[in-house]
Amino acid sequence: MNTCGAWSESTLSSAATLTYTRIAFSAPAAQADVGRRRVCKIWAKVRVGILGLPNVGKSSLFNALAEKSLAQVANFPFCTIEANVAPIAVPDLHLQSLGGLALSRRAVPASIDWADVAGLARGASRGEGLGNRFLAELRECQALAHVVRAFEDDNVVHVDGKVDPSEDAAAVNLELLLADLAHVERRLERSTCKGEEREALEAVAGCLMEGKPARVAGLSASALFSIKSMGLLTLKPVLYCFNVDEVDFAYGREEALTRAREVFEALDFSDRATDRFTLVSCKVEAEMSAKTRREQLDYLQDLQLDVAPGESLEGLLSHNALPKAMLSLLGLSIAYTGPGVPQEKSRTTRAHLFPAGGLTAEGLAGRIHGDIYKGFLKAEVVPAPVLLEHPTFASAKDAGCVRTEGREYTLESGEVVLIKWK
Ligand SMILES: Nc1ncnc2c1ncn2[C@@H]1O[C@H](COP(=O)(O)OP(=O)(O)OP(=O)(O)O)[C@@H](O)[C@H]1O
Ligand SMILES: [Mg+2]
Repeated sequence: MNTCGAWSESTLSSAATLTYTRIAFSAPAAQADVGRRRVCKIWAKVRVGILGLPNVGKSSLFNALAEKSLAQVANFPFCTIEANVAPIAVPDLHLQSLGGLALSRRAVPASIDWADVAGLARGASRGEGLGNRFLAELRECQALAHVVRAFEDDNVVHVDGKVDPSEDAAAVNLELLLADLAHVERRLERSTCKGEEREALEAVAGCLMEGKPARVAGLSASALFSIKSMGLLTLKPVLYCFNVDEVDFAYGREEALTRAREVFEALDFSDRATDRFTLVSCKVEAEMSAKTRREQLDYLQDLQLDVAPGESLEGLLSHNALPKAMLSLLGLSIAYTGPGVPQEKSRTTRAHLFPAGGLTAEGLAGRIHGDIYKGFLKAEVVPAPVLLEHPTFASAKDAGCVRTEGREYTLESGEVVLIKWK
């Protein structure tokens, strides 16, 4: 019997392909399809697109997420033309402690890819600005972070010469809606579009023509799957990031949040039920980036940030707050592998992202390696906070805190999993 909870990065990606192939070809047709869907769904890398009007702070936000200057920031519209993409770690309460308990050499956090694209001008669907060709970048994303300018600064150019968060956000939403409508109509004209796909697209077209995003059409899981490859933009949940100045981000926070909520709740071409909003201040984050750690803490202190109970100054910064907000928006959870695996077999503790209620023990095995998926015997499962009350995985097991589960066990958020296989 082997035990496995972690694998190296290169093995991991090839393992996913391996599992995909095996499921697709070894099972009967109907089962193969279900298996393929499941593996695609759980394996797909999570990607978020940052969009908004030109010159509103998209690249500044991208740099704040990366905590370094990866994208060019400048005070003129259409500074960004080619997309910037970077993986950003999801902040994790337990990972470092679990790595310490397992004596791992590496503790690898879960990550989300963020893509900063060119600004979307009003009338982009008619070819204004850079047009909307670059929207293809966003079609591959699972969610959107929509940056809305909510700061006043006469020195920073606004494409319309005035700051109006409500109008700005609605203008971008309208462009997304028009881009989807054109995409759907083109597809419906084709004779190859039939059955469930046609029905789903007709429902979406009806929705779009009423000025509503496709995500309110209430499509079933299989209808959504039939149009998945189109990457419709208005199907993606949106996190509105109101980019405010230092005052609104810090001691004027309560009022700024109230204003943001009002805009969010009255927003055109949006869906309040699936979407969320938050405050960011790219100005604060840009100030921080030029400082030493000590100076950063002093600066945050000077801002007299109005933090709610349970919040911390640092927790409000984009690299902490936004990945967490995305997890909640997309309904993603984290599970861990590594602890319990003999050190000579694995030296990595790893966090894995998965859709809440959407990953089985065998699914996790498949992510690690095809052989582990095939030879799966059982999974030993323990919640991370419970495991961390013990000095080792073995002692947690001796204390009766580790459960044994089978292939079909559905993982819960924060669980540490040790897979036994032959
Ligand atoms: N909260 C803020 N307060 C004041 N200035 C800001 C704020 N956020 C961003 N800026 C400034 O706005 C300008 C545009 O920023 P940035 O280049 O990040 O925008 P962008 O949306 O990526 O633009 P583009 O669409 O041209 O790529 C920069 O000068 C930046 O310093
Ligand atoms: Mg930019």
